[in-house]
Amino acid sequence: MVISEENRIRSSDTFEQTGALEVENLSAWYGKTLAVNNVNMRIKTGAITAIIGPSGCGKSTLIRCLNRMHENSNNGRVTGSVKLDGKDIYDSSVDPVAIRRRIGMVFQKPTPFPTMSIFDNVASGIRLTRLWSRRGQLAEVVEKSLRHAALWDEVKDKLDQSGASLSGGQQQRLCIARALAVEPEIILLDEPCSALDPIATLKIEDLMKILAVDYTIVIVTHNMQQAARVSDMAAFMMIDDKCAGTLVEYDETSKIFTNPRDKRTEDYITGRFG
Ligand SMILES: Nc1ncnc2c1ncn2[C@@H]1O[C@H](COP(=O)(O)OP(=O)(O)OP(=O)(O)O)[C@@H](O)[C@H]1O
Repeated sequence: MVISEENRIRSSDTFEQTGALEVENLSAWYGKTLAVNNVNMRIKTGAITAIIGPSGCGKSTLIRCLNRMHENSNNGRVTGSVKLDGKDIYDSSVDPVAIRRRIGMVFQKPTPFPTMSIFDNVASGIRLTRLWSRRGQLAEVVEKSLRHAALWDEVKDKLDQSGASLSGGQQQRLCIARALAVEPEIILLDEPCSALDPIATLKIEDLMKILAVDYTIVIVTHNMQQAARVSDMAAFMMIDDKCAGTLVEYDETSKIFTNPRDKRTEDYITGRFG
């Protein structure tokens, strides 16, 4: 683990810590547009779960519902529940900021804070919590997070340089280090490799497998080979006649790719549509 249990940053809620997510009857809208339609799935602790499907089928919206990011979208609305270790993250007593600390997110385009140094990019989330005051302790967490994101060796001699000075792949690993620094239990990755070249992509995929030892990971990807290479579980979504956001099939990745139950999954996997 990156940080010792004593230093673990906790919300005021008394969640058990296992990192399983139970998605029940989840629907999400942008104004009147239904983007996720009554999804039910159980995201397993310690697994890498891939969400796949054609463009516009609701993958990003679904993943953004898993840590209450969707409600920040323009006219974003959610019904149903997402239970983290048995407690609904949409319960009115739950602080969304605390949830986003426990369920971190990395976006499609690397988003380092451009005016901040590499060090400060990683330290930013920890500073916000105000739980870290001693610089030595902070430096230790920054180093551990960068090591865990497989970036330390490449940046250890230039921690005071801007995060924007790094390559795209390094910036994405910096964003992963920033997410890890506040010690989440679950990491959501929304097409983290779509802006990266194949070598940087493979590095992120290797990193995901390492991180899966300690974290539950959910990844949205357009790349079927990537889903097949990295994930344990796969969820196939599509747009049906009425609306986007239908979860067609959710199963072990090997099953989805070799013996899907639903003809629509098979058609998509074999490239017959989408
Ligand atoms: N900010 C928004 N305002 C209104 N509608 C939106 C917004 N973002 C997405 N949508 C709509 O919601 C639906 C689902 O979009 P979403 O981005 O979740 O799909 P996706 O599967 O992630 O697509 P892609 O693979 O192209 O990124 C689409 O119909 C899309 O047009």
